[in-house]
Amino acid sequence: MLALGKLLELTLAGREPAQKIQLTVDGVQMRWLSEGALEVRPPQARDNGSDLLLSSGIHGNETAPIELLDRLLHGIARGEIKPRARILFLFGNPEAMRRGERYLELDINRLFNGRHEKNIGPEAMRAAELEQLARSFFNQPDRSRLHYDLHTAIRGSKIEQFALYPWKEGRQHSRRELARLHAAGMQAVLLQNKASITFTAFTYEQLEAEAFTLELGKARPFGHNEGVDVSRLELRLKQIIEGTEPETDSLDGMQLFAVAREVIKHSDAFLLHLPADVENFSELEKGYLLAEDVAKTRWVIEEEGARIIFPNPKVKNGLRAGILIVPTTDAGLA
Ligand SMILES: O=C(O)CCC(=O)N[C@@H](CCC(=O)O)C(=O)O
Ligand SMILES: [Zn+2]
Repeated sequence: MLALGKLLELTLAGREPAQKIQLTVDGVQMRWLSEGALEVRPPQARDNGSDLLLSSGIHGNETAPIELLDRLLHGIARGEIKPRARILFLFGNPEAMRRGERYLELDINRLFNGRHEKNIGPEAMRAAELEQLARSFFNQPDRSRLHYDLHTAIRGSKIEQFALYPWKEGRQHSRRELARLHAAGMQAVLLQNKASITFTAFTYEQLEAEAFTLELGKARPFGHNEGVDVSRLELRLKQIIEGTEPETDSLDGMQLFAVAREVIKHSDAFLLHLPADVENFSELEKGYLLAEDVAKTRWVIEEEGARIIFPNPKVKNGLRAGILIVPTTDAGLA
């Protein structure tokens, strides 16, 4: 296999490849751009005008998505997967991946859309670099732009695989993209309703990509991901890469949710009244006291059908400690 197909090995070893550009047996160019960053270009005659950004390892301990991208890259480097799309592979936080930790000092996925400028340290610099890599990749006009940022969650989930769809004023969420995700195994989508500071919010809001954070199961160490079934997503990604994706428009059985409220932790006095092992998408009764914080702030459930995702009282002050969501319909989709 071509050395550049081993991007994960190079990244975990903290090594630069001797040769930065390599060609596969069938003329696909692989170009190493920076640590954990590799561009794949099909031969011009085969290029179908699609630009696909695949990222994982934004959180260093979320290994199933890292292993999935590693398999796709191996397939391309061996000539078994024959791309018609241009692809940018990114491993988001190499040092956190090496240490098997979510992050070192700051959560990179809270440093996009300019937030890195207000912070210092390795993660702020990496977020700036990731923005630059994505911006240069998506700089070609008249091509389709798609970004999947792959994650696994800290806790178990009543809905195992789901997507989060960013929001931008004046832009409608796409039914076609949701159908594509449904075919890729996503059982639910959370439609955001305000601007955000995540990687996909950046590519969606600033680079006009269709962009999704995909949650694929529970985070486990490298080599322990047999419980995370990414087979449907993996097949779909191969089809998108090879331009052989079957058309689909079915959303049957896919659950849609909207954000009711983000629970923001304001101080060290923040208390979250949920068991430590509560699962994502757990339902919360009206009247339930979810959280308390400084100055007698109380989070009481008022919404019908409310559920919680990503509850985490350990986040830094000022960041989201959970999202309260409610069921919604497909009425607003374009
Ligand atoms: O399990 C958790 O609490 C977090 C899992 C995770 O990393 N989720 C992403 C979602 C990003 C988004 O809102 O699009 C994150 O929190 O960064
Ligand atoms: Zn994550």
